[in-house]
Amino acid sequence: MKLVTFTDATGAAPRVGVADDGTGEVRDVSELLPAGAGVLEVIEDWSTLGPVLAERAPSLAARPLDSVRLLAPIPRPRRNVFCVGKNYRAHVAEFGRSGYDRPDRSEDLPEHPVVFSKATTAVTGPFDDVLAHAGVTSELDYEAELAVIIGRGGRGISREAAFEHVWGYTIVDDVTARDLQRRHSQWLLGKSLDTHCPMGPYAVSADEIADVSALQVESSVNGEPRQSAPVKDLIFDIPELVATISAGITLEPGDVIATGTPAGVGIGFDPPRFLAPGDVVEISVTGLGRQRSRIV
Ligand SMILES: NC(=O)N[C@@H](O)C(=O)O
Repeated sequence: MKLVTFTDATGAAPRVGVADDGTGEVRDVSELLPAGAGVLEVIEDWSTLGPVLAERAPSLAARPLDSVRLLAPIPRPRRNVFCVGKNYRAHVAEFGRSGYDRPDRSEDLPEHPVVFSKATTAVTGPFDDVLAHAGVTSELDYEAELAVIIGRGGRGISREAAFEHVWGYTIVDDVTARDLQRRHSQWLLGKSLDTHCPMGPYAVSADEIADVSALQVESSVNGEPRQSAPVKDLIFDIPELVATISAGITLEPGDVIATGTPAGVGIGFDPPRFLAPGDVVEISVTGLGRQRSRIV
């Protein structure tokens, strides 16, 4: 099932929808949910609400997806956004060559997952504008990523049990201010400027994805292809990431784990190709839809 959080032109309170990629339609299912429930509450109570939505949503009125404004499926600031750096071999190499991470230009693979987080205030919708933040950064970059959405929370989750805790998947653009990332050592500031976490369009339940490792993560800038890699190229796979993060941190339903970005980001070019106002970044992951952000 593809869940969305949307609002309409009136700017009314966000609604929960079930989207159909094929027909390009969305059904407002809020009336089937407890009052005030959002996608997060649906995920929290999926064993009850999932079957209700599956049975009753198809009989509700449909409207075109492009007639509504899609917000991030789990709008801010509800849950953690964990991220993983340097998790595709070719990206580790381009990152190392650029010298952004370490002045010695090391291309060594990480021995353990490089986990950081984005401030939840950075989360924005999948078609919202991304702010260039002129005066704060002059080195804006894009990072297409598959993101995992946690369903059942927990601490000390084993690799073997990891997928039992995964509710589903979405897309995250881990937008990065490279100069801040470099200058401040810790990545939080460089990764967390307002609007620098476009998420969605859909929260897709895991039962829709036959083999997550086969999904292809892709990005383009102004129509020019930049990134393309299968999820099976991850250095640390999803079970490893869930086990590592949850070893001492309680994961909660709705927490998002962005799994890392493939090669082809702006700093991978020589000279780097940073984003500028007017640029349009498109990101897709097989089966999870496509997001489109304009830099302003
Ligand atoms: N998310 C992710 O892959 N991050 C990095 O490795 C990076 O900042 O380039």
